Amino acid sequence: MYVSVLTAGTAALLFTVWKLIVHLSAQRHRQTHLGGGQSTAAVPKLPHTLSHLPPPSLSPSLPGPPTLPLLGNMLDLTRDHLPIHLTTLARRYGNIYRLYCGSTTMVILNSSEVIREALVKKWSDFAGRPPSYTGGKVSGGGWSISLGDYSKGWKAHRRIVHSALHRCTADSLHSVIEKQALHLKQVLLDYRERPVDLSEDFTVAASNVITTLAFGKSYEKSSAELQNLHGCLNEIVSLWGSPWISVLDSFPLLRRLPNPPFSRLMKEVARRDELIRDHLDEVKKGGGKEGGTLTASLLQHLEETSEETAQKITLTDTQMHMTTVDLLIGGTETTAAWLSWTVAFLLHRPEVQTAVYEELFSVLKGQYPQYSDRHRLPYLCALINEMLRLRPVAPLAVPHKAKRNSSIAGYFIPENTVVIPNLFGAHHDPEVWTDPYSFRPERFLEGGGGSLRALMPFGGGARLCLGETIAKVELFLFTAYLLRDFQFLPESPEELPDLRGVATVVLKTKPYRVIVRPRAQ
Ligand code: HEM
Repeated sequence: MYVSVLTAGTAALLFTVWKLIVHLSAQRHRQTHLGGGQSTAAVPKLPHTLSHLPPPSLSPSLPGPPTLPLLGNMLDLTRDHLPIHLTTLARRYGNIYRLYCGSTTMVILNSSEVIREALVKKWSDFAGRPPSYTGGKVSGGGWSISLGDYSKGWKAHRRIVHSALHRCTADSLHSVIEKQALHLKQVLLDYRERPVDLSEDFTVAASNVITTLAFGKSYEKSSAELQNLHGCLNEIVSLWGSPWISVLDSFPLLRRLPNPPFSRLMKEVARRDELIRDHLDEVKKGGGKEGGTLTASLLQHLEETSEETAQKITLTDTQMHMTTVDLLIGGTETTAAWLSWTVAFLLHRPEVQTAVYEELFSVLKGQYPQYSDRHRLPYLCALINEMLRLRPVAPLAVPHKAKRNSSIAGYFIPENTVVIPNLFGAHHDPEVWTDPYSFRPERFLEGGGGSLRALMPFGGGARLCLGETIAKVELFLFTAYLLRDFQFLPESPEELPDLRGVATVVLKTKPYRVIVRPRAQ
């Protein structure tokens, strides 16, 4: 009896809460679809945190899914494989729609046309990064290139690093990657056709390219120093993406409560900073005189004169430190994940491996390619483009922020709105790509209908990936070397890799094993 009264009471309470949620969310939904002049008077008076209504300045007709009180569209943002979910919403709400999260309004862009309008055509309106409590904690107070907001100081920082990267890669990039590709070949030969998970080997190869460029060092997979560095960088990326931590950005009151994952994140950030400080101190001890590395190059050109004010801007120690973090995080997991995706798709379509191998062999007569050979290797380039389209490894880029009132596709976008370029969605837009979910490298061959203009895996405009050039040479040389020397086979015909993957900040494959068979040369 007691139980049934309790159950009935609980059911009544749940029903009332549910009614309230449905009522409010229907009202909210109606409001966002009303014409201008929407009145907040129609909304019941709720405490501020409960009533977070769309800012009245946002175009009222910007479409979007219904919202829940307090949560807004938070549940949409916690969905498994967010890029696929946002792309599904685009089919219903169009190529530009809005989501609410706490007091933040987000505008999601899902086609290359609207992404290009925001990031390239109106780059100065949308070059900002949203301030975030946790982002500040992992970026030394917002001093990294990737998370720093757009300002004169940020612009000078990016330009100084861009020039230093250009100087230090101009002569050596090809040979640095070539060395790692040959080292990777030896590692794969040593497996002697045992089924293996290659993800760690790809991470080591990509990481060694960056550490060689940044401070002139490369590591074996078993090196404690490398394990230490990657252990903490991976932990930071995965902890930072966890809902226990991102909730702190939207709900400041929660920052006062104990939060063990956040404490762990802070410990990993401290460990990362100590490791990087050691490396930078080593290069500094030599005064950066030995040259060749990014750090040495930066030490020699720490300043630039602002175009706008003619004032000298000097890079601080924190900015230099965060540059190394930017390159390590931006340049390791991305390239490694892309290589894992490529092998996974090739296991599904072995005839593509054969076609690339035959092209390499007939054009280069057994030689290894140079990056300058790419124009003679159209099928290899088509494979690379198709993989960048199907699995853009930074599927939602990095959030942008409107620096001033502006517009996209005719919708008014107020200052401070968060703008998410859904690159995954743009690359699966059925208006642009025939059969967008199929793996068809041929679409990028002449007359195949693939559009290089609609391909935006590196973003665009002022925030274009800083490592785009390095990444393009890496993807080309690593893929060419791997497919020239090896055939990739599934562990068994029934065990082909999953092609959906796991989406965090980086879109990764689920673990899978592969047999690597050397080609008879
Ligand atoms: C397959 C490889 C890669 C892909 C697909 C990729 C993609 C991207 C994307 C989409 C962004 C965000 C652009 C935006 O905010 O609109 C980005 C930013 C960035 N990437 Fe990459 N990236 C790759 C490799 C690299 C490499 C090798 C490095 C370093 C050597 C790097 C360093 C960075 C940095 C520092 C940023 C921040 C730029 C800024 O905020 O101004 N990335 N990347």
